[in-house]
Amino acid sequence: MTKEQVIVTAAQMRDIEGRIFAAGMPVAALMEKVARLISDRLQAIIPQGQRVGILVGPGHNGGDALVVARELHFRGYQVWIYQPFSKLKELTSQHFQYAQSLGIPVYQEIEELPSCDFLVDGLFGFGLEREITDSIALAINHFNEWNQPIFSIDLPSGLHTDTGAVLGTAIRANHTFCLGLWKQGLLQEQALEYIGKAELIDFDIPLADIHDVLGNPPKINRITKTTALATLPLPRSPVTHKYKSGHLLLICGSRRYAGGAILTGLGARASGVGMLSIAVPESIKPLLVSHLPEALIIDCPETETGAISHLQLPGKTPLSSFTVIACGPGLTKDATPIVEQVINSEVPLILDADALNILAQLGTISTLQKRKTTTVLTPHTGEFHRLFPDIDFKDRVKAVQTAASQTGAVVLLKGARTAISNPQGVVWINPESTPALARGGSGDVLSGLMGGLLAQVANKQVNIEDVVATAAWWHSQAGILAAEERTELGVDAFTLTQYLMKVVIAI
Ligand SMILES: NC(=O)C1=CN([C@@H]2O[C@H](COP(=O)(O)OP(=O)(O)OC[C@H]3O[C@@H](n4cnc5c(N)ncnc54)[C@H](O)[C@@H]3O)[C@@H](O)[C@H]2O)[C@@H](O)CC1
Ligand SMILES: [K+]
Repeated sequence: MTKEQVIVTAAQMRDIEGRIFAAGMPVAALMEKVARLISDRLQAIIPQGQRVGILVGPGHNGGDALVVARELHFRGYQVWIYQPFSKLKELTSQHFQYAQSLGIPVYQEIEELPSCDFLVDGLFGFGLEREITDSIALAINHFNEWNQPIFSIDLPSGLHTDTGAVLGTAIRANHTFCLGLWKQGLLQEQALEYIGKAELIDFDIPLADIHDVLGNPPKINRITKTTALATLPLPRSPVTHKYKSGHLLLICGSRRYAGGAILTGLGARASGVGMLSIAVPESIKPLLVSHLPEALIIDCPETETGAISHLQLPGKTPLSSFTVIACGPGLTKDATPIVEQVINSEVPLILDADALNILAQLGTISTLQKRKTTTVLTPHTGEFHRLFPDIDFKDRVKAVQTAASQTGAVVLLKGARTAISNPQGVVWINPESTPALARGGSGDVLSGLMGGLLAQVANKQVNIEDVVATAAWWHSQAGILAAEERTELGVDAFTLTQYLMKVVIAI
């Protein structure tokens, strides 16, 4: 476990810090250490000599900000302080007094503030529990209207540490220095517009304290490059053969949605899976063959509407000969019997897109409770609502945990911060993505990629949710890389498939 992987609530952070202080670390020494690390980062980002406005709150977030003010003052920046509170915590008050004694200008009214090149926000950290109102709320709105970049200490002031909800109003930061461990609120979609670029400032919290408070491994985790790489099927065994590297069956496509089948196939190709079979309606077989010459394309009889009417595997191949089945992209609802058939099989199964809509019609929970082996569901928000109309969606993490526990499936809820839960409530959150991926077909690519990865590790001792998390990470990293080279407008789903391999090559 790494600290980058850990996600904490305010109460857990307080508990962890409490243990450090109880063990003898002086509070003032820790504040000094943390604020020096922030100052070092600011110095690396902001040109020497610029004008810096420091926003100081009443608690220890304000204390951190005052140490940063002092450091930047001595490092040659032109610093001023905005501190509108009548009562400060003791340590904060001492730093305030010292900053004043150094001649750093202090202001209480926003009308008096001189201009500056950037702002440091130390108004509130994880101690904020109630709505911000009155003059402080007005001040925050005012700073948000300035054009200067804002650097927030720990989290943008005004965000709830656990839910990321805006408490009254909140600073819209360009950059957030999250202190020690990632706060849960920073991984919530509603907070994303306030955080800017987020960075963890590691101040050497002992792992033993983290384990004591969160358990080992912790229940809620952040996907990182390290965690993702740990489940990639690399290096391959020198004596592997194609069937040992997994046999994935994709069931996808229709005359209407032929492209979805191609994209799913290209996602699977990038996974490195040993054998790829793709069952499609017979009329689109030639198209699939031309795009995926390495795959075995299985032509199935089709309905009048061009959906697969029933699975016709060559030579009476049983479904059980496949390591994993991924089913759904482009099927249309007319493929209901096929979805029922794969759900009744004992092969590990990924259900996506139309397969999820069909599952919702069949009755999500009663249908899945019959399954004896792994199922992965990959809904976006709309599909999630159709599958689980009774689950409260306010907290996405809780929603995905509930869905997984009710169905016994691993559930991946797509979004700007994709969340994955296993039935026991172990959660992975994908912390990095790009709006470039908000395009038709990008989910099909994920289904294929995930199927290919699962097929390669299905017989090994791995947790399914770890592999699902790796697929989500790989997919979003490909989107990020493609957007960097081609802008956020340039990442159509086919292009995305071409960037999957580049992510691995770049590692
Ligand atoms: N405990 C420590 O020594 C460390 C704390 N750190 C910093 O300390 C922060 C947490 O410090 P605190 O627990 O003092 O809390 P904060 O500094 O986040 O703020 C709490 C203060 O704000 C007041 N307050 C809360 N809601 C308010 C509202 N709506 N309107 C007006 N005032 C309000 C409270 O009465 C309290 O005085 C962290 O976010 C981090 O920046 C770091 O320096 C690391 C070490
Ligand atoms: K802050």
